[in-house]
Amino acid sequence: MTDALGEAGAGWSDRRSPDQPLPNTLAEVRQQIDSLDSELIALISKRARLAERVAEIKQLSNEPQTSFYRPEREAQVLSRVRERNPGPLSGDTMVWLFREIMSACLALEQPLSVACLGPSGTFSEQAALRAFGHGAHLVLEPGIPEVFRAVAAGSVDFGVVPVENSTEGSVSQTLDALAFGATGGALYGVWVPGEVRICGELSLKIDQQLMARQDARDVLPQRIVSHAQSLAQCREWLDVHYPGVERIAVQSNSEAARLAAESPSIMAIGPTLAAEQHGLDIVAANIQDSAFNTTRFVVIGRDTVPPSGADKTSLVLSVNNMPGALSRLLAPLAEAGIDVMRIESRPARERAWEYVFFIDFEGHADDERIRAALSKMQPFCSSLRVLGSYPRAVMSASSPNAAGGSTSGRVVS
Ligand SMILES: O=C(O)C(=O)C[C@]1(C(=O)O)C=C[C@@H](O)C=C1
Repeated sequence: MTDALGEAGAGWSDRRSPDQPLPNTLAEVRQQIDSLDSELIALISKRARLAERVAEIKQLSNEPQTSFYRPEREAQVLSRVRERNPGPLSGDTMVWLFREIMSACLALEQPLSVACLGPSGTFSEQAALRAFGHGAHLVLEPGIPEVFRAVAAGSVDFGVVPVENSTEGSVSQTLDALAFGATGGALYGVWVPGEVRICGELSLKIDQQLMARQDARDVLPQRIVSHAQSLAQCREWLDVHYPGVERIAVQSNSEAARLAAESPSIMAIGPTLAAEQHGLDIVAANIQDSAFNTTRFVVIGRDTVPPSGADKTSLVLSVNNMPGALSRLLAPLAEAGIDVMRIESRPARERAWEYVFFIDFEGHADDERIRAALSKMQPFCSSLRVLGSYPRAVMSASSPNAAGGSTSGRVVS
């Protein structure tokens, strides 16, 4: 044990050089796997003890530290894992394994609670598990405004909300919550008490499955139910394969699966996980109109995140009502060579035909060149708020799924 703790890693290349012949018999291979597993167990335990030590040091430190979760450090660890991965496992798989190891280590330091759109079986739940791993405790909320409320009120540590989809565009409830709800106020009938910040992002490849009860095969479908976004992402496919069948938008994909489980005349659209959870068959797999259908989620919290070295900053602003204001506003970013990744507008709500703009660009708000650009932008804005600076996504959209595989459901046709 002491040997493995002290030496594993150090003597690795001597003991198992790539030239060393691989064992020939199954028994020999399994013996080597057993011995490696013992080393891995010892190493992971050693890492977990170090994470416990990190917690002790953080507790003793005088720095204001409200959370043990450090997104900037996690991004650095995961980027390094991807860079150093020699194969044959893919970079995505290796990153996912380390995501879970870090999640378990963090749970030893401080178990996190994370809110997302429920009930269980939504893409948001998958995104939350991918962002935080299975060490986090998920709190499943009935809607996006409720996720913001839970974070702002401090009843959970973080939230994960969808912000845009590659087929259907922005998720307006999230943008409105970031722009208006975050400063305190009523949002879609839900009181959001204070400010939240963006502290992370991730993308999830969205594969939509058409699902129904096993006995639905002999029944003519009367309704297809799903979340409005999912119905929209499958619009063309449904027009071709189920023209004339009524489509009904419901609160979530898991609610849709629950309804389909109640009646053979109802089909639902949603993730494989929802089919598995409700005992439904997958009637047609991956029916989304775009093969690249991807949703970007943001992690919301209450604290700012220090620079990780590969960051992104999100702003929300309204432009002074003067000719050419928007292009003059963007000029300081272009002049400083700052890559603008996204500009999105939403109606300002207070007055007709006035807008707020969401701007994402590379870099951290603590960087000197970003500070300088922001102060040059300020005079063209009637309001400007940094929603957050946070590490750019390390995991790719189609990396292994944290909650259920995308193809593990029972496909019947
Ligand atoms: O480095 C830290 O601050 C840690 O708490 C350790 C660790 C890790 O397991 O690597 C765990 C949780 C944090 O979110 C980041 C990293």
